[in-house]
Amino acid sequence: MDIIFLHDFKAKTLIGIYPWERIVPQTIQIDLEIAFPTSRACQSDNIKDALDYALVIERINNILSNKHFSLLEALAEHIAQTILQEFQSPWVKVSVAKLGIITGVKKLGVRIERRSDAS
Ligand SMILES: Nc1nc2c(c(=O)[nH]1)N=C([C@H](O)[C@@H](O)CO)CN2
Repeated sequence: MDIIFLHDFKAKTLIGIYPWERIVPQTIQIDLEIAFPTSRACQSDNIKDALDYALVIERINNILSNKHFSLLEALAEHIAQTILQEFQSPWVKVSVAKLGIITGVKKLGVRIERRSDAS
């Protein structure tokens, strides 16, 4: 099993449980590990055989622009399920963090791992 990873992806979105968090976009940091079952791309050198990480980033940006979650947990779950279903990955690890949201804490967040039902 090969892994596509994406670390320290920062983007703005509306997220949070407080009323102000429904109005003011916040920067979140996303880290992903996405399993990819075939290593065909390693031999073929063809993007058609790879999981195109540019498409993953485009899809996540689309989610962040169009959805508003209260909890980091719910955003992480939505990203995980999107990747499992739309990119045919059997396993994904998703971390989502807020930066400097609580005094004295540089970064806090959630990390989840999910498997597809098919795997
Ligand atoms: N487990 C969680 N706890 C909290 C969350 C969250 O998403 N998951 N969110 C908040 C607020 O929105 C926070 O960002 C501001 O203090 C609080 N706790």
